[in-house]
Amino acid sequence: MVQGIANWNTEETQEWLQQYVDDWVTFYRKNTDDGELASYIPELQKADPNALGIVIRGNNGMTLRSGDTGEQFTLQSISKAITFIVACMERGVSYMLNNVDVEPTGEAFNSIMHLEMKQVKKPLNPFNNAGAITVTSTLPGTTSDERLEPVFQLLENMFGHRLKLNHAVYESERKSSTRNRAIGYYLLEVGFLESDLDVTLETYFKQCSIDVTIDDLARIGQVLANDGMDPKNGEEIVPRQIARITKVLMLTCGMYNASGKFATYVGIPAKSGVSGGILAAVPPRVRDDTMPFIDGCGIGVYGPALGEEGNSVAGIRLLRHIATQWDLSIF
Ligand SMILES: NC(=O)CC[C@H](N)C(=O)O
Repeated sequence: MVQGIANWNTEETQEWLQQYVDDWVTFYRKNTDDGELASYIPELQKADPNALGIVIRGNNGMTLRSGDTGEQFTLQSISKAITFIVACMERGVSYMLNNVDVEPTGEAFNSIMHLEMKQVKKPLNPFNNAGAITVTSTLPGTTSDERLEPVFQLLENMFGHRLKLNHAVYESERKSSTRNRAIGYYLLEVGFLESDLDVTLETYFKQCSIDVTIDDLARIGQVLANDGMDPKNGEEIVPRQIARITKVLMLTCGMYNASGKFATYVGIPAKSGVSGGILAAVPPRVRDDTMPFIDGCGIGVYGPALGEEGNSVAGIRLLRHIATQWDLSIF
């Protein structure tokens, strides 16, 4: 278990760090005007485009919360990290890596073109839609609810409460799913899917429609930052090897075709979703103990106004600022 640096964890320091984060959230909230809500899933248009919030949950026990922290939003692509973890736990790491590669595509998350143009032997990574739908097809179970049960269970192990499906978003996504169906049919044709296409897609739309808060995301980030262990009691929630591979994928593929830029300017493993959430895992650092959160932390960000690549525009700028100020980069 990681030990906290005692003098970073005082009430005084917390107040002081809180003040900084509050100022930064106020500043970067203006940047929400530079982005737009996702429109291809109509229900996501109901979000407040100017919302911005962050939760930072330190392994030393300190939590900072600022901005719109109470909003519920759906996991969307962040669910791809969770289902990948669950599939690795259920089917084994080597089995999963035989079915899906670990290479960035450099293309949009819902790109279909590389599958045919590059004549790939398996989807390039589990975090674009083609790879994620393939991963979902490996989850054991007959119905979509059976397949999602271990996903809900893992999340419940992390939070101590069960998350719920957002039925309105699920219906909205299901009805507007032409691209994902096209990807699904292609995967079916080339033999990448392990189970029935309709059940696989239904499971995929449901995993994307699980409601979360940024407190939840910060908690997932914290567990991943701590190599899969609960920092409070050292209990294993996700096996270390799976937590590590997931962080690698977050860094190389987690922010879609902006992953290289995010690694360069922020330098933290992160996974975003089109509802505006970002899950980030900051592993413990060994170099400079004058910086906050040196023992690692999980971060959850919400800002539904998206930039061109489908990531929260203000969320990325806020994370970049915090990572620079507090030297959070893993490099
Ligand atoms: N980038 C995302 O968050 C994409 C998830 C969304 N449900 C989709 O499949 O299109």
